[in-house]
Amino acid sequence: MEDNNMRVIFSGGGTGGHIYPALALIQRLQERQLADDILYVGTQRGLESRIVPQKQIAFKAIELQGFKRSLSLDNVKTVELFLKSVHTAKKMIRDFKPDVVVGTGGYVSSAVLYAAARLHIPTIINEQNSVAGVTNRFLGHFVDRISIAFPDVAAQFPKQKVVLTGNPRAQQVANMQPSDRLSDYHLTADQPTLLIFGGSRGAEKINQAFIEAVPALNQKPYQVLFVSGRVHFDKIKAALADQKVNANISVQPYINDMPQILPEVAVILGRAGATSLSEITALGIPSILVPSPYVTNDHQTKNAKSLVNQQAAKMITEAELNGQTLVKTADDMMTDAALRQSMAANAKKLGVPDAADRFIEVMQALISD
Ligand SMILES: CC(=O)N[C@H]1[C@@H](OP(=O)(O)OP(=O)(O)OC[C@H]2O[C@@H](n3ccc(=O)[nH]c3=O)[C@H](O)[C@@H]2O)O[C@H](CO)[C@@H](O)[C@@H]1O
Repeated sequence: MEDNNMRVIFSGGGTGGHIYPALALIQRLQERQLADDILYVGTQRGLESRIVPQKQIAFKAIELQGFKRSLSLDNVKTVELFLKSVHTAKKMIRDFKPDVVVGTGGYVSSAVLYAAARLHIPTIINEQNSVAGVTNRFLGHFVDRISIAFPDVAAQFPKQKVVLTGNPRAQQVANMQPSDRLSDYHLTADQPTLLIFGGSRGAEKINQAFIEAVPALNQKPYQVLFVSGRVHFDKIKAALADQKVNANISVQPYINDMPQILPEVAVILGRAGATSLSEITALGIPSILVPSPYVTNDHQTKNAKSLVNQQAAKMITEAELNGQTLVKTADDMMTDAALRQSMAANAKKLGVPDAADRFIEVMQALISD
């Protein structure tokens, strides 16, 4: 019998949006018994060094410094470090002997995928966003296939390499059933829940607005699960120390089991990172999006508009966000079940619940080419 099992190196990181799509693919490969051996290559500094080993996945770190927007002589040090990490990555690849190498974005994947391409190993990258990231734009020249989630982004890559798969994380969350996990966060299943989080690292402006909103949120007929981001947690705790926080509000640094929590959530208020949006659309969750203005080419605003234009989400700019606007927008949605239902249905129409299988098909086709 033909051996279909793949040896795969994954690389991606910095932030959760680049890590969870890879973890979703690994889980799906394992469920379908298609994985022989898996290695994840990231950096020590990125969130991946904590999240990946927690999932019992082999993890190796390399040193690398982020690319600047354009390479110039000022960046000689960056180029030197890049070449050094390509050298390290090549050694890892020769040792591991992967059938295919997959990149999910973030600067660490630039060295690993570039090294794999130079060694003539099949390569695929996943671009989660509606505007291509710096790393993926660079890698687009070298890799074999480019998997995308937003059709618009195709124009930024060599046309013949592009395949529309969606974001693999969508499939992982689409298959989740409600499981009453809110009790782990001291909340009940009896009231609708508003989840507030600023992407995988937290967002200061959202945290600030939440602090201002606490006195009003205390009085609401709904619950709030607020996630600050790990680095902001102590500051939030200090800011809340002499404020009353009622039992309908739960304050957390990070949610490790987001796929289990999301089916329990009525509305999300958060950033418009691409992986979060793939989760929102996979499950059909109404959302209030506050795009980060600090990302390449304002791509989160473009991400958000793809939902807003379909009446699947509302958008507040970071400049408009404060305690009052947070409460007002949350109330509008949390107290109107019919509105939530129609936004949920519109969001779900945009979801790609088989994205991981679509991606795996691209991997298999490439290997057997
Ligand atoms: C500042 C920055 O560069 N942001 C980018 C980064 O964001 P970021 O990593 O914040 O991206 P996303 O919103 O796309 O993904 C966050 C992921 O972390 C998970 N999560 C979050 C909080 C938590 O407590 N627990 C948890 O598991 C979410 O469920 C989601 O899976 O990558 C995205 C995907 O390329 C980009 O669109 C964003 O613009």
